[in-house]
Parts: sequence; C-alpha cells; structure tokens
Amino acid sequence: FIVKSPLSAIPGPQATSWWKGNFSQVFNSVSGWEFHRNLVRNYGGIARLTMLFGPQDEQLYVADPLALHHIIVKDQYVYEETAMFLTSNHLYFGKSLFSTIGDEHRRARKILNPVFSIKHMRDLLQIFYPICHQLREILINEVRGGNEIVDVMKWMSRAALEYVGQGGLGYTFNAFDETIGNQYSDTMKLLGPINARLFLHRQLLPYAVKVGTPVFRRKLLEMSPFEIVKTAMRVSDIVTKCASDILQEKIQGMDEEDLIHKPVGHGNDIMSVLLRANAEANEEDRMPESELLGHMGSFIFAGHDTTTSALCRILHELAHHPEAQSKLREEVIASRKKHGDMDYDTLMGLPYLDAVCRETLRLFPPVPQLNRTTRKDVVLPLLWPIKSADEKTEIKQIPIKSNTNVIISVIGANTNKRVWGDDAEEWKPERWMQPLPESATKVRLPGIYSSTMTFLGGGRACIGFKFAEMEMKMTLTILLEKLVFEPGPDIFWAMNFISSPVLNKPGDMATLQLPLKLSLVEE
Ligand code: HEM
Repeated sequence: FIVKSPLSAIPGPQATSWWKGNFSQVFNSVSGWEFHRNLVRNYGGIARLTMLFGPQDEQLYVADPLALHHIIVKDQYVYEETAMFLTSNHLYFGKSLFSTIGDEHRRARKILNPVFSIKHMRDLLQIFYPICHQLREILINEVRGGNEIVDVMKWMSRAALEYVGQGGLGYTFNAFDETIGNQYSDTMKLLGPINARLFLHRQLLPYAVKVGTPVFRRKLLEMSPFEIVKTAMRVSDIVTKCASDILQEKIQGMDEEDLIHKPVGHGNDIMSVLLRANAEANEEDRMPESELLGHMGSFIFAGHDTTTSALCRILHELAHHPEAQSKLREEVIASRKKHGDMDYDTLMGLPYLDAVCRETLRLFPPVPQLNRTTRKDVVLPLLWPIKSADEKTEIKQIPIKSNTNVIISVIGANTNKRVWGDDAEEWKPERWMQPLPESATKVRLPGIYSSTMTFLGGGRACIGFKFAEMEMKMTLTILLEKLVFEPGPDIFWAMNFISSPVLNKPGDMATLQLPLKLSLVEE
C-alpha cells in the first residue's frame, strides 16, 4: 500500500535496518539531533531517506529554502498533512485545524485567523499578567522556603496551561494549585507520550479507520490486548467529554437571545471571541458545536507543550549565559521601572528580549521536524542544485510521485550555515541586534517568524504564534525582574515531536524536568 517513489537519484544516508530504513535515526530522541545536523551538513538542502518497509518507502528530507517555499506556500495543497496525522487528531479531537485539509481547512482558518489577531492579543494581556505574577510568587516562595534547585519545567508547564486555559478558553485549570487535580489537563498531558509510544501503530490508523462501522471499530479497540491502545481510547473519550462540558458552560453563560453582542466572562479569551465570530459568520462558514469542540482541544494540545518547551529552553540558555541574562535583566528592569506591567507594544519593542527569543527559537525550535504527503505528482525545484547519487548529473528540480512523504526540516533550515553563516549552530542573540548576513536576507526562508521555520509558514502556519510570543516575553520580563537563574544538574534535551528536557538518562521520558538554581535578584 505504499507507492514506490523514484527518488533513487537523490543522495542520502545508508539505511540502518532492512525494514525500518532510516526511521530509527530520524525519530531517535537521543541521537536524532546529531543525525539531523549531519543530514544538513553532508547533503545540504535535500536528502533521500528510506523509512518503513525499506527502499519501498523513500522520503525526502528538505531544508532547501525554495523547496520549502513550494511545500508550505506555493503548492501547499499538494503537500498536505500525512494521513496518520489527520486521522489520529480526528480521533482525539474531532474536526479541527489538525484534522482537515484543503477547502475545509481554509474555511476554518477564515474564521479563526481574525480571532488570533494582534487586536485580540492586546486584550489578552490583562488575562495573562495575573498568571505570570502568580508564577513569580510561587518561584520566589520556593527560594525563600530554602529550595535552591527548582524544577522550572513543572512550573512553566503549569503556567503555559493556565495561559492557554484562561487566554484560550476563558477557563482555569487551577494549574498552580497542586492540591486540585484537573481531569482535562491531566489527560491532555498523556497525549504526547501516548502518541510517541503508538508512533508505529499510528502509521496503520488511516487504513484501520476504514474497517467496518464506528461501533465495530470501537468494539475491536475495547478488545485490544494492548493496554496502551485502551488508554488512548480513554484519553480520547475524556478529552471530548471535558471539552464539551467547558463549551456548554460557556454557551450557557451567554445570553441565548443575543449570541452576538453579549460577551462571555471577560469576553476576551480566544474561545469567547470565536463564539461571537462564529455567530456573526455567514451561514455556509459557520461551525457546528462539534467543530468548536475540536478547535478547543487542539488549541490546548498545540499551545501547551510547545510554549513550555520554548520557555524552558530560553531559561536554560540564560542560565548558561549569565552575561546575556544580566543584559536582559537590565533592559527589563529599566522598562518595568518606567511602565510597570508593560502594554503590548512596549513588551514587543524590547530589543534584547526580542533577540533572545528569536535566537532561542531559531536554534532550538520546539517542533524540530514536520511531515507532509504529496496528494498528486509534482515537481519540487531547488534553490541549491545537488549532484545526483552517481555524481553524473546536476539536479535542479525533483519530480515527486503522489503519496510520497516529505520531512520539513525545521531544525535543518534554522541552522543551515549557508543561510545563517558559519556561526549558525551557536546561540548568539546579538545576531538579531545587527543586520543579518546577506545570505539570510537574500534567501529568506518562508517562515512567518523571523524568517525561521519555527512556526512554519503558508496556510498551515502556527495560528497561535503571537499568543505564544506574548506569553513568553511577558513571563520572562516578570521572572527576570526578581529572579536569577543558574545551571542545575545536567539535563538532556530529548528530540521528541516536541523537544523536552529530561533529567535522568537520555530517552527516559519519566523524568521530564528542568532543574535550575534559583536565587533572588539583589535589590
Ligand atoms: C512556542 C510555541 C509554539 C510553537 C513553536 C508552535 C509551532 C507550530 C507549528 C510548527 C505548527 C505547524 C504544525 C503542522 O503543520 O503540522 C503549528 C500549528 C498550530 N499551532 Fe502552534 N506553536 C506554538 C504555540 C501555539 C499556541 C500557543 C497555540 C494556541 C493558542 C498554537 C496553536 C496552533 C494551531 C491551532 C496549529 C494548527 C494550524 C493549522 O493547521 O492551521 N500554537 N504550531
């Protein structure tokens, strides 16, 4: 059932397994970083990989800027999300941005894009500030209570959940209160690890969902001998039920006579704005309740671990670069002395804060790679031509068959020396305080954020990137004003679908932690 693709002319690394090809190297959470870096170092912008079932499943690994432009912008409806991605997200959340393609996806973005506009981000500021002040109080109390080493990830994760809960849904998970459990957030946390454990099984999902009726499939799953499959099913049930309860509460909170004008709660969270926009939308664009539920689940899923990972990375880098941390603190303190809690434009206008965020998100993108499948035959042009595997011909464009998988190398594009210069693999916020090298301005990667691929680009670019940027910048200003971060015990960054810090041994997902040494800023 996998179409053979004629990519053999494209050079690529040797497969390490006859049936898994390069699969275990590409998705290895420990050695993956080096494998990906070497792909770009050794093959430039494009390489051929063999994946499941060996040479039959050839895939393209892409970091070439023109090729990326074609994949995510020009021919984005040819290079769509993989069937596995769409099907598993549909099973978890129902209809959402993560489970639709083509016109259906475009129609949803038409309503959702304005909901994430800068105007609404400004309104979110008032919801966000109390959250990061509460976070700071907790961390200060940890230090005052004698805890020198604090698991920063635990608290960043809780804060990220509150930002996306309160800012996204107008709902609190009470994430800072360790005595209160929350079934929704506890269950959502299981999704990432379950997906990782079911990675191989999920390849078969698109075929499995075509077997029999939904009732029959459900019975089959219930009878599965694998506990992880039953857990996935339970997770899906709970996510749907919890999202439905929250939505019902919101809708009941609205004056049912006047859906358009009456705000829900503050009325500023993304879901309230969406409910109003949906009520105002043309009938053919309007989303049914089931779809609103799908979007709710996917916002939480997409906005929680990603920003947790980004915030942890920034604090980790700052802990290891004390001079950069002091410079940033000086900028923050000067601005907070003048403005107190900054408004949106002041916050976005802090130059060194902006440089630190850009540089960390460039060098350490929380989502290091993404997958796509071609929906018809297509030709992929290259900015940087390559030599064929037999070195006889120069290849400027690659004919690709329908149903070929393509890996978008976010990490490869973001750290390519040909774009960013010889110091591309170093963390240097200063690069953003001066003009970028000519190579970077000339080439311009097609990403929406700082010409990097971190939040992707085109019609499926991250819809929440302004939300995430504001959340990160605000958290950093509030924390750095009062707290100093220094390195703690060694950790390892696991290259999962979303990269995460691991304490004990690489690959041990049970100890996701970022222990840092915290102290108070001397007045
Ligand atoms: C640092 C934080 C974040 C990073 C690095 C990030 C990155 C990304 C990337 C790479 C994609 C493309 C996925 C794909 O094409 O398969 C994406 C999509 C998406 N993101 Fe984010 N994201 C972040 C934060 C957020 C937040 C805070 C939200 C919501 C509040 C969010 C909501 C979404 C949604 C709904 C999509 C699907 C868009 C679509 O398919 O049209 N993200 N994000």
